[in-house]
Amino acid sequence: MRICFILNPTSGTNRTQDVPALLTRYATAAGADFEIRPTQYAGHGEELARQAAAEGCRVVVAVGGDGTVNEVARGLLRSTAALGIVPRGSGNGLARHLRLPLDLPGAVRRACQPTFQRIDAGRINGRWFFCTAGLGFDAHVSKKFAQAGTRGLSTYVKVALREYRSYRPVPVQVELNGQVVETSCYVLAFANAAQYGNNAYIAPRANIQDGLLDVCLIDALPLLRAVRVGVGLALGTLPTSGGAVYHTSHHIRVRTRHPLGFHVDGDYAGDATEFEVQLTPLALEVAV
Ligand SMILES: Nc1ncnc2c1ncn2[C@@H]1O[C@H](COP(=O)(O)OP(=O)(O)OP(=O)(O)O)[C@@H](O)[C@H]1O
Repeated sequence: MRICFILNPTSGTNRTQDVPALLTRYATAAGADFEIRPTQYAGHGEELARQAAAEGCRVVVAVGGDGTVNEVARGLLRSTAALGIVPRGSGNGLARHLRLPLDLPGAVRRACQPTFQRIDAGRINGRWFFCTAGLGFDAHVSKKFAQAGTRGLSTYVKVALREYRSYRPVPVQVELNGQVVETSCYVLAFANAAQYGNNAYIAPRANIQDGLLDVCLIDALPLLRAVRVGVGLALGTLPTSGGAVYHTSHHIRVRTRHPLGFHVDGDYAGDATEFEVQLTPLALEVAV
């Protein structure tokens, strides 16, 4: 079984680690037949993953954060290779959802001696996501975070608190399961996995193999409710907190009058006034 590690050298906060040397050490100890291919630019992971799968690698491992996982996973759709993850981001939502080891030696060992299962994959306006996508405040924060210059959880929290003061919900029309709902959107999240990352559980009941997205709507976020939502995210109790409303569906359309930002697995993906969100059941094989 050949394994290819696709390493994003820019991910992670610990830049002093010699990651290729460590990958080599742990993969050799696990008796793996492997290679390491570093990405050279954003988007390169998808190309490298597609190539590795075409060359017969059985497991293609994303070594990075959720952005790298998204790229590599996209390259593996409709292939015979499974996605492995050696998490090195700040959130690591998919790795956490799949209960993969978060430490480098443990994650490499697991990628080299995996079991296999399939998971669902979502698309928003044609962009694939595997963990979560969404509109509103979380997308707005991803945009500002990308412009912040530094990364990591503390920058994310600082940006979120700063933006909270000025962000206002927008009217949206949401169509799902044959119903049309006119509402406000502070956050509208489409969850394939249960969490955003960092154990922030936006949809704790989400099942990644059930052919459905958990749709979480927060229509407004005044201060007291923000506290309830924050506690609910951390404890996995958001559905019973009174701060959010949930639906499940495999096809959702959203319309707004004014352009609204959206994110794909935590990365800001642009603004739009119409959104089509779809789920493809069991589209991706994962090594867990
Ligand atoms: N060689 C590269 N040079 C510049 N950017 C890259 C390179 N390889 C990948 N990228 C981009 O870097 C972005 C961020 O990577 P990733 O999410 O893996 O790490 P992170 O930002 O440290 O993690 P997190 O998002 O969890 O904080 C990805 O969206 C990816 O497109």
